[in-house]
Amino acid sequence: MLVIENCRLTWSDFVADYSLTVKAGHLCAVIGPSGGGKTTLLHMIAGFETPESGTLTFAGQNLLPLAPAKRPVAIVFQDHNLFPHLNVTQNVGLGIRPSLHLTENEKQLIAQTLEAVGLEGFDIRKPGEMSGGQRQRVALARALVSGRPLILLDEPFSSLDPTLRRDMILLVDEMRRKRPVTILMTIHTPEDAADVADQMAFVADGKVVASGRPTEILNSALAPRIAAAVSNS
Ligand SMILES: Nc1ncnc2c1ncn2[C@@H]1O[C@H](COP(=O)(O)OP(=O)(O)OP(=O)(O)O)[C@@H](O)[C@H]1O
Repeated sequence: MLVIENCRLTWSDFVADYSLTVKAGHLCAVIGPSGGGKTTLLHMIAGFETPESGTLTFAGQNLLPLAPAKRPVAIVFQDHNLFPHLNVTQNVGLGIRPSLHLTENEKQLIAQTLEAVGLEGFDIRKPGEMSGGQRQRVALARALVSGRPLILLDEPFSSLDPTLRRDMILLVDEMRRKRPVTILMTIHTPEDAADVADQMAFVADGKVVASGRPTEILNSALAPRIAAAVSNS
């Protein structure tokens, strides 16, 4: 279980104070207005931002003293952070070993994961030779092979057209049913993930304003604020 309690971050014009609980194995969709603090929340969990106060634990472990690389967390960004000079196998391999000295077992795991995300046969392609959706599959494969149990997806599919975006979210849903991962995924349109997410968190003004089952959140008094956030994004 991921437990965030009163984690506070202050910048000159922005004060965040996050509290959120996500059960192990659950997929939590994070939605809210632009500038409301969704990315900052994910960055704090990943260790790129350090709260001034509060507690942050995953599976009972205090994450706050841990550097990003030591946290049980894999993060996928919108711009997917692939290295253009490395091929697909190497880009995915970075999720296991930054040195890329991969064992036979690790190479096999990479091949299996590429197959699982629909990229069989793409192993020696470079990112520049692939479509946006295929590149996002590579980034997702890298997060999955890392074996880290908490995966953060920061609008990873927002540059894709709605059909492809939906396909990718369904792929995430399929993947998480095969391995025990907890996922937080920022989204801009609730329809993308309302049916696959176990939980939806509405983040605005640096706070988790509400969190619950997607249908509860979407049918709550927050509905107009969610609609406004979607139309302005
Ligand atoms: N390193 C930083 N220093 C100062 N302010 C920051 C920093 N990072 C983010 N902010 C501010 O924090 C607020 C929240 O930003 P954040 O990127 O988390 O919002 P968001 O909900 O992810 O927005 P969007 O949907 O547009 O990506 C914004 O006002 C932003 O300008």
